[in-house]
Amino acid sequence: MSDTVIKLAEQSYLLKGVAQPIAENLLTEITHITSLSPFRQMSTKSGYYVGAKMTNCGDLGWVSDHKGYRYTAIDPLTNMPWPSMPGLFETLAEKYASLVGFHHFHPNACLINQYAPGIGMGLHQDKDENDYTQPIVSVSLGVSAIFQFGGNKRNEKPSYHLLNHGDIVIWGGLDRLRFHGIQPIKLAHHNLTGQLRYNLTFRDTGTIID
Ligand SMILES: O=C(O)CCC(=O)C(=O)O
Ligand SMILES: [Fe+2]
Repeated sequence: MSDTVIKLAEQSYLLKGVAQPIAENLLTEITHITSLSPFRQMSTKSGYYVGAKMTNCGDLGWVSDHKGYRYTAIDPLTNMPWPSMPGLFETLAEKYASLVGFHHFHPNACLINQYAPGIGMGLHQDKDENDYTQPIVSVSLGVSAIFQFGGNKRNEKPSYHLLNHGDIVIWGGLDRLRFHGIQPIKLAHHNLTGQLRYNLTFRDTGTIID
């Protein structure tokens, strides 16, 4: 495997810069998706706001509100189905999942996060899915961020990794429920996204009846 792949744990990988060649096309797709299902601030059960602005594409979208976290087939903001997942997104996620050994990954959900300066995401597990046999594929675009990658328990000390434009992190199998987070984004400028960072998180939710 080439030196662009950094192993973070037994079944966790950081692929440096691999999405860079198609990054402009990915950002164009995000613009199209958000023309249909705009970025919005989601609230939590406890009444706080989720820091990153979010939207989704694919058959299911991750949402948070006063009822908690879940996946829905309908965007609660538009009352329409989420925009379909662009072929470019699906191909990218499947290609790199397969490269690191996850050969049967077919994401049905893509959460799109938008981070402004000062916004991060606290340490958490991705566990709102009904199937943990499939990996998480996470693509970074725009302004850089520091990714915290912890263990399967919250109190395990995380390691820290710089995520730049075009980097992809993939974790699954034994590592599927590892805690992870994003430190607040520093004020910086990227020529394609200005002060913003975007992240695409691809998941296979398993069967969810919404
Ligand atoms: O923005 C990132 O790189 C991570 C996002 C994430 O962990 C999530 O949306 O669950
Ligand atoms: Fe996550």
